Amino acid sequence: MVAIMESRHPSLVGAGVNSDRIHDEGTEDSDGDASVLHWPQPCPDKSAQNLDLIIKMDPEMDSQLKIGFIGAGNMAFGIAKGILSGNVLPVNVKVSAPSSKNLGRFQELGISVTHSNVEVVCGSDVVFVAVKPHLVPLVLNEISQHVTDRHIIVSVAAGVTLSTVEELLPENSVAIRLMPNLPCLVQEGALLFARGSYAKQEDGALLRSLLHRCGLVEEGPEAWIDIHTGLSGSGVAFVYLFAEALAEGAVKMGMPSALAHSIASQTVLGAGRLLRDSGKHPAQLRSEVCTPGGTTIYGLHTLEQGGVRAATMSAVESATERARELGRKSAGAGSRK
Ligand SMILES: NC(=O)C1=CN([C@@H]2O[C@H](COP(=O)(O)OP(=O)(O)OC[C@H]3O[C@@H](n4cnc5c(N)ncnc54)[C@H](O)[C@@H]3O)[C@@H](O)[C@H]2O)C=CC1
Ligand SMILES: O=C(O)[C@@H]1CCC=N1
Repeated sequence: MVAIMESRHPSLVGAGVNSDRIHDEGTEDSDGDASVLHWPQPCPDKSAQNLDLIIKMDPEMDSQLKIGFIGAGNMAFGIAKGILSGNVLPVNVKVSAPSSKNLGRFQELGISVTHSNVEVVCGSDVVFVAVKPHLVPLVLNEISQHVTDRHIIVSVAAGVTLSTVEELLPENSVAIRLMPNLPCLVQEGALLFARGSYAKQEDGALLRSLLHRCGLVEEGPEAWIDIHTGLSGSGVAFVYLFAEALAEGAVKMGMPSALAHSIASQTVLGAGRLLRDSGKHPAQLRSEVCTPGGTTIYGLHTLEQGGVRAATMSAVESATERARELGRKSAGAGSRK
């Protein structure tokens, strides 16, 4: 992989893509064609980058904002899709990854792509760091000298704390920690962010404005971000497991699989929308489904005997703890003091 990249595009090496970075390709493979990529550009003079305080304070001006993504994985794609359904123009978005495999789908949205993380930073006002948590220190070290007061750096990495991010960026950098989830792809995400020490309220407002088409966007204290990771970042996978099990129950009882899965997904969607739109407590809605002596209470009894409630609570707890553990690991990896 490294050899292919180096021989085809020697200028990428040392300009943002190097052998250290390529060791984790995420969901990408090594066969991508990099010939369509934008080449790394020199970083403009930092003094010339001081132009967008006004933009940061005016959410109506999203269309002028330059947005960058470092990492071209599932989460970056989900956020990018959500952002583009708002006021941001595809020509103002750029994404970087070491190889090309996942970049094609961004290009299909009109987004420009590169192998250079530095190029993304130099051309963006808001930069989403969307690589795996263990790579965040590596990436921040790489881009740090190009981060100016122009930038808002938004990390979406599970567990990685604001103090780790801030420690790896220049003093006074504006950092925000965001935990999104995959349904951003269909503008039904649940996103929680916490502002770093130098991120002002208007920076949060700007992020909110950018992300508002991704779904529900809330701000909270950083201590809630790991919990939100268990509840919602990972929680969507718990719901998928439940949907799968619902369908498999129906298959066991004799329904064709495709129909069972289609009905299971509509059941999850309908239950979710009613829960959200009615504002009712789930226990209230549950009781509205239960006829005394009817089918639902029999099924619920079986679920309770199986410990589904305790297992689900434990799943949120385990995922939260794991996020905290990832945070401790990245703090150790990123420590430069
Ligand atoms: N997938 C999900 O549902 C959610 C993921 N997250 C967080 O989002 C982050 C990304 O996760 P996914 O998108 O699922 O991962 P992914 O594996 O799909 O994508 C990671 C991307 O980073 C790229 N990459 C690897 N090294 C790089 C480097 N040195 N420079 C630039 N790009 C590099 C990979 O090529 C890949 O495109 C993680 O930190 C995760 O904790 C947060 C919430 C939900
Ligand atoms: O599993 C993970 O680590 C990421 C964070 C939340 C969802 N996916």
